[in-house]
Amino acid sequence: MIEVDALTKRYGDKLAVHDLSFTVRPGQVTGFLGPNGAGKSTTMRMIVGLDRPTSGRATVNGIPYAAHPAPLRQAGALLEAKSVHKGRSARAHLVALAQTHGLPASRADELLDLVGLSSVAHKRAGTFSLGMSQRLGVAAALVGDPGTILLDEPVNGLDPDGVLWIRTLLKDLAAEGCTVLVSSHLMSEMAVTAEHLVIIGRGRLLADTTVDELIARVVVDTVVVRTSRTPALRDLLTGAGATVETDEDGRLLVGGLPAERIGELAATAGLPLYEVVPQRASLEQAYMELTRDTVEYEGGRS
Ligand SMILES: Nc1ncnc2c1ncn2[C@@H]1O[C@H](COP(=O)(O)OP(=O)(O)OP(=O)(O)O)[C@@H](O)[C@H]1O
Repeated sequence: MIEVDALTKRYGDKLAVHDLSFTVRPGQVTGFLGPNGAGKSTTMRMIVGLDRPTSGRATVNGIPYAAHPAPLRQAGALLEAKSVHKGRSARAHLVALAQTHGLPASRADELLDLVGLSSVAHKRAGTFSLGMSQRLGVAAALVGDPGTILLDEPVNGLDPDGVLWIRTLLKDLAAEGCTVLVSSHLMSEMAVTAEHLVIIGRGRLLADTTVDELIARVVVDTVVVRTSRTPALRDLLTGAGATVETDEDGRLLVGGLPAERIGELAATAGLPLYEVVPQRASLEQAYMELTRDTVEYEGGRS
């Protein structure tokens, strides 16, 4: 479990994270979303003690990460895939990490197998592609078999197979009861990976919600209706106070009346309905709407 409580980080004049509070619970993947520069990496660094908060605090399983006697057993993090010692082999890197926690070298081999790097175990990490480095970073995060993992933009640089692999791994870890916090600036990726979402913009909390709740929050009040009696239905619904437009296929786009009311009115008037479909905003639209005023950099949404 990760608890972030009134966390604030200032770099000179720049308020990177402002009074941020949220809890990341075990058993599900929590997506940490926000436009570029929103403060995701800064928050994650503070959670694992790599950056000191200006105020507020972050804890892992109740106490600050660095205060745990064996922190890698509590939480593992992939924050910067290329931060590995370039001259070391993948295996040597993992063995060294394992040894800091009294774990045998065989742990490194297990992890290389898990992340699909066994065949390049003895290659120098400096020669790895970004995708391979991401896999090595995931292995490093899992060294201590921690109950909590944090991954900062783990799909960056991964090919489609790698993206699917990461997604499956995160879901499996969550299903085993792990607390999983994964950052991304892409809602489309989080929509298929995460159940819970913490969304920030300019260092501030914008939403702490489930994927389903976020969609429900931004339901667009339009219903698509198809009938054989288009003019009659249009008049009926307009008379009931709805706004009605017709699309190129002759379907009515009805605003201001719920689908149930449209059905009742049509039934009372004896008008047949072939289609009554409430239009919902996509998760991507919901996210864009939520973060619209907080996008810091031009083109920063990618
Ligand atoms: N060491 C630092 N010194 C000064 N400013 C910093 C430092 N680290 C981050 N910032 C600033 O703090 C803000 C938040 O940055 P951060 O990297 O946490 O955002 P992010 O949400 O992870 O963005 P991205 O998706 O681009 O990685 C940005 O405006 C950034 O420029």
